[in-house]
Amino acid sequence: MVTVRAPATSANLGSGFDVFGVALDRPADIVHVERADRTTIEVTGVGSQYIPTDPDRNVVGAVAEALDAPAHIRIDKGVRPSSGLGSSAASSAAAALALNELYDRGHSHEELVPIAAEGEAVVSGEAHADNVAPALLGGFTVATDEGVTTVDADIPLVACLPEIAVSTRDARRVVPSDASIEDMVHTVGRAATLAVGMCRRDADLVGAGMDDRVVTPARAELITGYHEVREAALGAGASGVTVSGAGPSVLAVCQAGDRTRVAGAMLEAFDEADVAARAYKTRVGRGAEVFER
Ligand SMILES: Nc1ncnc2c1ncn2[C@@H]1O[C@H](COP(=O)(O)OP(=O)(O)O)[C@@H](O)[C@H]1O
Ligand SMILES: N[C@@H](CCOP(=O)(O)O)C(=O)O
Repeated sequence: MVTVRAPATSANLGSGFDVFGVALDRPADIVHVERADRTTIEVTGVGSQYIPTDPDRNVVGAVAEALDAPAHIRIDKGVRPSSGLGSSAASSAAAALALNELYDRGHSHEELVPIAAEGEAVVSGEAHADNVAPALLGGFTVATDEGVTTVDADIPLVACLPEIAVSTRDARRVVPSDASIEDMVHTVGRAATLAVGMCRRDADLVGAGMDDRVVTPARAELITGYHEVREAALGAGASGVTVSGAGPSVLAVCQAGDRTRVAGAMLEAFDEADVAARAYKTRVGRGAEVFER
């Protein structure tokens, strides 16, 4: 048996739609795999009642197929599905690494990124790699059709998860199909600022670089209380706030010492909007790891 832990991730970071992502140091999924003649799946943990065990509908089934590695796959969910925290990607990345070990396929973590992305296609219709790349490689990742670039960033974060579900597939439908040249220039400038901030480990630059005028405004409308939560986090000292992935989680960047205050302000603002929520005080963390073989 092989056991792997793969972390939650936050994709887009506002200005980097379908390109930027970060691994979070918590929460995480744990996946156990054992060789079998055909793939079977068992799911326990947070939100497991909403996750199919049919290999054609669970992301790990597509990963097992891509690696030609049939197995009994047991997923212990720590990342709630439809959270905007890369729940499906955590399972896909963990399964890819675990099955690679189990069958001695010899792929590097980088080579496993497009394989794990096959899982994302099952749930969102597209094999976008911006969650599976950081889930496998850790740090801040830039995923393009040329491959993945990583930065070993260390940035404090708060991820606030409201008790509402937004499916990635639905949230991709509201993405505008075009943008003005002004909005494009603005977004490119912010994305570049964010990338420099990650390289310098500068939370203020990263926060300033998250501002996006194209995708985030459309998605914010799917999240009850988003604008109030954003204002509350900024008022409590966050340097930037955006929708995490496709939502509904809201991600704030701040200094390490401000995380408790920022998390409290975000929870209070969701509460005032009559939305129950939980907050993860976290930071950019490591990628998937084998911890039992
Ligand atoms: N192993 C899995 N882990 C999480 N969700 C899964 C898994 N396999 C299939 N799904 C389905 O994927 C959807 C959640 O994925 P997605 O909308 O991308 O959420 P998230 O933003 O948390 O990644 C749900 O419909 C869930 O049933
Ligand atoms: N780039 C994707 C990221 C989806 O992230 P998730 O955590 O919501 O699955 C998108 O924005 O659609």
